[in-house]
Amino acid sequence: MRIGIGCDHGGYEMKEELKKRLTAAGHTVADKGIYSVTEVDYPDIAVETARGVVDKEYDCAVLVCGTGIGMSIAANKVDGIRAALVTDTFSARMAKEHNNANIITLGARTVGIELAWELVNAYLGAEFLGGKHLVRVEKIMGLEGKAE
Ligand SMILES: O=C(CO)[C@H](O)[C@H](O)COP(=O)(O)O
Repeated sequence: MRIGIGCDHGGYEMKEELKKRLTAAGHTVADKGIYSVTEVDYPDIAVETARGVVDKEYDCAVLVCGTGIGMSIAANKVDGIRAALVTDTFSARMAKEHNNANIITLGARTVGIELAWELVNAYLGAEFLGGKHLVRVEKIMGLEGKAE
């Protein structure tokens, strides 16, 4: 798969390790930064990485910050994005099967690298189930651009 990846300083080390593992597993990884442990504002990376999904530069993306929360909140501001913060493998699978999430976000300060790797694989190995879930996802997408 073509996978985008991005992080802030809180997620840098995890992003680097995930990139290594994803590449070794045969995926094509587009690294949207950051490229050192320089302090940055996570919304900048979230939006840049999310745009790559919307523009079909890659199929989906993984974002890593300290908790995964800020990356999720910011990425979900981009029309066309369904970003899910995942901390357990069931939710990681459901994020794809039920919600057709096109980004997962991870917290490098809340989960270890081995769990993070399992979460990524649970998500990547899942398929969107469509049907009634498609109706619901379409309702979510119908909310885009509408305040209140
Ligand atoms: O988790 C995050 C956002 O949800 C960030 O990684 C975190 O807020 C960064 O904090 P600091 O600049 O104090 O290292």
